[in-house]
Amino acid sequence: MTNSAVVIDGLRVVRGGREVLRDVSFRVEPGSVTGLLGPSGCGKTTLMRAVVGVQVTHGGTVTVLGEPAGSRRLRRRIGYATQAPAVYADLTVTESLRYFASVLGAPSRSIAEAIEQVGLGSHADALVGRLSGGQRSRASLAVALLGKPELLVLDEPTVGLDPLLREHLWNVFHRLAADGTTLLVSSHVMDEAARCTRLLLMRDGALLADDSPDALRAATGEQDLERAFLHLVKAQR
Ligand SMILES: Nc1ncnc2c1ncn2[C@@H]1O[C@H](COP(=O)(O)OP(=O)(O)OP(=O)(O)O)[C@@H](O)[C@H]1O
Repeated sequence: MTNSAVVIDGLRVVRGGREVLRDVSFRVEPGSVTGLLGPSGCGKTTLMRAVVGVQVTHGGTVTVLGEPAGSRRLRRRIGYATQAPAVYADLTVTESLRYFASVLGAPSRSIAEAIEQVGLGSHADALVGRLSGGQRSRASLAVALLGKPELLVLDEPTVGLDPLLREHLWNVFHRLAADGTTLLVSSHVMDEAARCTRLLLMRDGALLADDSPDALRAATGEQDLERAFLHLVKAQR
């Protein structure tokens, strides 16, 4: 069975002379919202970069939508939002999205839709350079949503946002998943873990757990997922 959206087997990555991903293996099922959680520096961004195909790897395999990660054929099938906003300061939100839509070959109707999805409808004609940090990262998230990619890889998309906006974005993520999109979303905020269908808990470059929130609660006897994570860390020691 290889119809998983992402299959990672024995992945190893060395950065700056240090092994930052150590024998990582997991699958991501289509139409799921998989949360990648763990402390700062544990390797979440590196793992996402490997899925998107922009990370040099040193062992193992990464297969995405049935193709080797980084394959040209995957370019339009994956949306990737990094932590650093990727939109131009001297364009408006709509102009930025129009530019990326033409690069990606995404239909122009997807521009307004992506702007609404990230809650920037009232700022569609504002210059990106005059947006707040959170608004700018939402504009960047809108770029990743253009053209309805089959897989969305989102690196801390809700960081710095207020609770209402976070709620809105998580609802958008679940609506996309219900329509068949696969989402891999990183966060280091444990209260977001409960919103995922599946959790990959990472520590020091390795996977500590790969389970649903309920299964993690049952396995650790902890209702609170932050405590469940701590339980797993202590059990590992
Ligand atoms: N460009 C780089 N060169 C060398 N080492 C790097 C580079 N980028 C990251 N690292 C190292 O790789 C490890 C994993 O970093 P990564 O950015 O994947 O962590 P993260 O879990 O995404 O952290 P955060 O939550 O703070 O974004 C860290 O030890 C980091 O110092």
